[in-house]
Amino acid sequence: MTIDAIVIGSGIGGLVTATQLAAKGAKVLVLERYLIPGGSAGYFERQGYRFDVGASMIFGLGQNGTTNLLTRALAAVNVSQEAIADPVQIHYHLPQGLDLKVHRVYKKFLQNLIAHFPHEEKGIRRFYDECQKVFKCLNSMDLLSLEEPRYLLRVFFQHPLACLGLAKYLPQNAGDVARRYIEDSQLLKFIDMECYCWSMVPSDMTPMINAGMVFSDRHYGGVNYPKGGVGQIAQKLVEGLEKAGGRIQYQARVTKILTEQGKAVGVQLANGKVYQGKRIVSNATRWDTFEQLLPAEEMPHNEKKWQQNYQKSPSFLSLHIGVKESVLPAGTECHHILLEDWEKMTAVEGTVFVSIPTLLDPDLAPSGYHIIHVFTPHWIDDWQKLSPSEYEAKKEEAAWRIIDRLEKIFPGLDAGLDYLEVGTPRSHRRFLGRQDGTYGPIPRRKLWGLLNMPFNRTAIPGLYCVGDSTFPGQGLNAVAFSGFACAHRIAVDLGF
Ligand SMILES: NC(=O)c1ccc[n+]([C@@H]2O[C@H](COP(=O)([O-])OP(=O)(O)OC[C@H]3O[C@@H](n4cnc5c(N)ncnc54)[C@H](O)[C@@H]3O)[C@@H](O)[C@H]2O)c1
Ligand SMILES: CC(C)=CCC/C(C)=C/C=C/C(C)=C/C=C/C(C)=C/C=C/C=C(C)/C=C/C=C(C)/C=C/C=C(\C)CCC=C(C)C
Repeated sequence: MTIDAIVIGSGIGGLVTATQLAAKGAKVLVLERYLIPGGSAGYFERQGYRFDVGASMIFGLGQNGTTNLLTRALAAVNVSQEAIADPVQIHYHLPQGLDLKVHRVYKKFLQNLIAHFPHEEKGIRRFYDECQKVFKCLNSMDLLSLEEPRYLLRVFFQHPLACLGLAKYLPQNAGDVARRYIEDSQLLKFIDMECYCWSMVPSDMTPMINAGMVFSDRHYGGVNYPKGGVGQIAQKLVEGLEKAGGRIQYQARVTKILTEQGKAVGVQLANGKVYQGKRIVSNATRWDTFEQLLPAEEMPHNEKKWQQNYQKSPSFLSLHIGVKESVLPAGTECHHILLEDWEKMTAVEGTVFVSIPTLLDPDLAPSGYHIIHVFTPHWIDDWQKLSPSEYEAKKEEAAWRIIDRLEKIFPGLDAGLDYLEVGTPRSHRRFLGRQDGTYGPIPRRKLWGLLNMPFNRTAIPGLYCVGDSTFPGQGLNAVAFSGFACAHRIAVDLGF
């Protein structure tokens, strides 16, 4: 059988590409190095708990509009996923008593924020309303490959104003828009945090298109938790892929992308096995793709340039905790962000992210217990060159520092602990196959919004990239977009 497309990696980016192509009748093979699909959106089970490995705040599972890309990707291969609506996106616990909930209902969120900054009411409304404008443009059109001129022409004729709106926002960053309307320095810091907690950079480096998506979709499609855990999304996509005639192989680590006369024609696995395909798609990060799977010394010029603009974000220290339900005060929300000092927002162990999925889906833990998933930025360099005992001791110390801080929100956490497993940047590197365990690319300095983010084609004919090192960057819904776009471009290239 001739394979039309080989997809390296079954992260959500890779799986959306694969399912979209299979749904169009292409012969697709997905090669995944790990035991299960999902990558950062995977899961693992211990002592009756089902933990999400990374992604936990899920956009794109809504029912309406065109930006619900996870729902759409599942539907395209005749599968679906029950989603549980989260009434509050984040409960922020920030310096200077800035305690605030981002309610799913837009009006309630604005009321909460304006109550803290009444003097900035007008600026707050103008900034977030402008984010809604970006979203309305996106949410009115089919989202496909911006590298396909006929699609661009079609959407432009169908939605000229929306396209011009998006073209205007593509080079902008959220912080510049916020500063047009808002002066209060604490409020601007809050907006930095609103961006940092998903883009890993402050607002002046966060693309406005992405901010428009996140700050609006949370009030439109909403944040929804997949029943059965985040890992279900990938499991369902694989089910749909196989129903549509596609194949996936696990424990199939690609070590080389094979080229002939400069064109990508196949891949080689760690066990020596070779597969040939008409098109090769890499869902590995750009660093892994162009430094490991292809010879680093032959890196195309535009990839070197990309690396001058973008660097690897830090990885995370993650705590997967099981606790007695008595630890959680009544009315506790699912997602929390904790920071005690604005100066430390982007520092190692500065911001602490918390997700308690069992508040929405109790079946993920034994009865009477909850899961608390905690993560905070850490660099791999701090975890290298340690003996096994030094590594264990360092993990333990770091975990208890974080648990101590969390006692402020969840008094009795320490006493109520039932299970604790600590992941480090090394665990992220090992289990997700991401160089240095990075969460994804971040700008090295202020760039022009999304203008420098590459689409799916690469300088190597026949090779495409998908996932968070392609336009529009990190986030499950963002990589789902990248998957739709990649599959669209390949389908056109192959004449499907
Ligand atoms: N919403 C949240 O709370 C949250 C939290 C963390 C991460 N995320 C998002 O999840 C996104 C990740 O999606 P993605 O699709 O870009 O990638 P991914 O890293 O999730 O998936 C890549 C997959 O490729 C596999 N792989 C890598 N190298 C391979 C090789 N050589 N051979 C075979 N398989 C290989 C990995 O095992 C993994 O399954 C990130 O962008 C991140 O933003 C979201
Ligand atoms: C023709 C002309 C003239 C023009 C053209 C223009 C156009 C058409 C354009 C277009 C564009 C587009 C389509 C775009 C798109 C975009 C998109 C889709 C985007 C998306 C995005 C998304 C995102 C960003 C998301 C994200 C999310 C995330 C990352 C999340 C995360 C989270 C986390 C980390 C969690 C934390 C927290 C806690 C736990 C608390």
